[in-house]
Amino acid sequence: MISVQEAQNIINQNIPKEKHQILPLKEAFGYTTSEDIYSKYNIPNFSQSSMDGYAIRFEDKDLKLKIVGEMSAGTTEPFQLENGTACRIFTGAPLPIGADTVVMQEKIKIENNDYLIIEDYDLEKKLNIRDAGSDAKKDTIAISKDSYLSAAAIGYLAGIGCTEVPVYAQPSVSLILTGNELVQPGNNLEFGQVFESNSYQLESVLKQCGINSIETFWVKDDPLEVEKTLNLAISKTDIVILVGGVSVGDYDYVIDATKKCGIEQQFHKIRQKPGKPFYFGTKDEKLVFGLPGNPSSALTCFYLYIVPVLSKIMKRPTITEKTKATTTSSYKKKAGLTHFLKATYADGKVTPLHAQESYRLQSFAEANCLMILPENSEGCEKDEVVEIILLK
Ligand SMILES: Nc1nc2c(c(=O)[nH]1)N[C@H]1C(S)=C(S)[C@@H](COP(=O)(O)OP(=O)(O)OC[C@H]3O[C@@H](n4cnc5c(N)ncnc54)[C@H](O)[C@@H]3O)O[C@H]1N2
Ligand code: MOO
Repeated sequence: MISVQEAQNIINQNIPKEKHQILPLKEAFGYTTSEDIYSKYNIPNFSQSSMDGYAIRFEDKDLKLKIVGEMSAGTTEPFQLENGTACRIFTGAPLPIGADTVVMQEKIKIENNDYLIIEDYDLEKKLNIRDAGSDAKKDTIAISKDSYLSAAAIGYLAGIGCTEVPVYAQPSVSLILTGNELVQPGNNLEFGQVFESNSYQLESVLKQCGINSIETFWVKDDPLEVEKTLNLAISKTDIVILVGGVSVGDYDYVIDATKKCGIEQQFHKIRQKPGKPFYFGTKDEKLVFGLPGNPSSALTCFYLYIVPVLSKIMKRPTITEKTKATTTSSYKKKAGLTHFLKATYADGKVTPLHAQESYRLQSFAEANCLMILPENSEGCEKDEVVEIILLK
C-alpha cells in the first residue's frame, strides 16, 4: 500500500500530453484555448455612439445647432456633419464624419422643432463615444492561449467575428460498472439486488469536468466478460474507469483482467479511507483507473485522483479546491490511513457529517467538502485548523 501523496505523484508522472482540436465556437464553451486568438477586425469597426442623443462637434457645444440628419444602429451610409449642426443619433449607430461627441437626449432642449441647445455642463470631448477598435484591435490578440472559455469569452469571440477556436481536446472516457447484484433504477428491487448508482454520479461529475464523450458498459462478475469489455474500452477511449471488483473477493476480477489486457499496474491500494482498494494502470498513453464499488469510495477517489488528471489534460479550472478550515467538533480515528470525511464548510468552519460509511451516499449528497485527517493523526479536536477539499 502507498500513501495518498505517492499515489498522486505516480498519477502526475503518467498524465499524457495534451491534444489540440479546432471546435466550432458554439461547441467551445468550457474548453481552454490552445493558441492565441487574433481579431480579424477592429471592434467596433467604426466610432459608435453609446447613447441615444445628438452627435456634435465639441467646439460647437455652446452654439444653437441646427439638427440635420439621423443615424440609427444599422445605418451603413456615412454622413458628413458640418460646423454649427447636430445629427440625431441612437445607441450603437456610427458617428457622422466630423462629429466627436454625443450629448444624451436628456441633456438638451429643442427650439423651433429643429434647433438644439445643449444643457450638459459636464460635457467633455468624446463623451458617449466608443472608439473604433476599443474592444478588439485588428490583428492583435483578443484572447490569449490557455484562457478558459467562459460564457462571456464565447460571447466576446462571437463579437469579434470568430467562428472556430483552437482548444485542448477532451479525452474520451469509458466507464465499466461491474457487479451481478446491480439493477438499474426503474426496476423492482429484488432480494440481494442493489440499485446501480455509480454510473449516475460518475457520469454527472465527468460532465462537470467537461467530458461529454462517455461510453458506459455494465458487466457481470464474469472474468471473460470483464476482460473483453476492458479490451474494447481501452481500444476505443483514452481513459477507462472500472468500478467495483477491485478488492480481494472471489468475484473481484478487475485486477486480473487488467493484467490479461496488457495494462501495466502503477499501483493498487492506498493508505486511505474510504477508497483503499483504488487501482491505477497505464497502457501506452492510456490511463486505467479502478474505483472501489462502494459509491462513496468511488466518488471520493474520483475527486482525489481523476478530477486533477482531467483538468490537467484539458487545462481547465478544477472543480475541487484545497483550503483550510476550523473544525466545529472533534473526530477520532486510528493512525495508519488518511481519512477523507464528508463534511460541510461555511464561513471558515468545517463540520464532519454523520454517516461516513463508504456504502452510504446520504451524507455525501449533503456535503460540500471533504475534510482531510492525515495518515498519522488520531483525529482532530474542536477548533483545530485542518485541510479540506472544497467540492464545487
Ligand atoms: N476482505 C476484504 N474485503 C474487503 C476489503 C478488504 O481490504 N478486505 N476492502 C473493502 C473496501 S475498503 C472496499 S471499498 C470494497 C471495494 O470492493 P470492490 O471494489 O471489489 O467493490 P464490490 O465488491 O464490487 O462492491 C462493493 C460494494 O459496492 C456496491 N456497488 C458496486 N458497484 C456499484 C454500483 N455501480 N452502484 C451501486 N453500488 C455498487 C456493491 O454492491 C457492494 O456493496 O471492498 C471491501 N471488502
Ligand atoms: O475503503 Mo472502502 O473504500 O472504505 O469502503
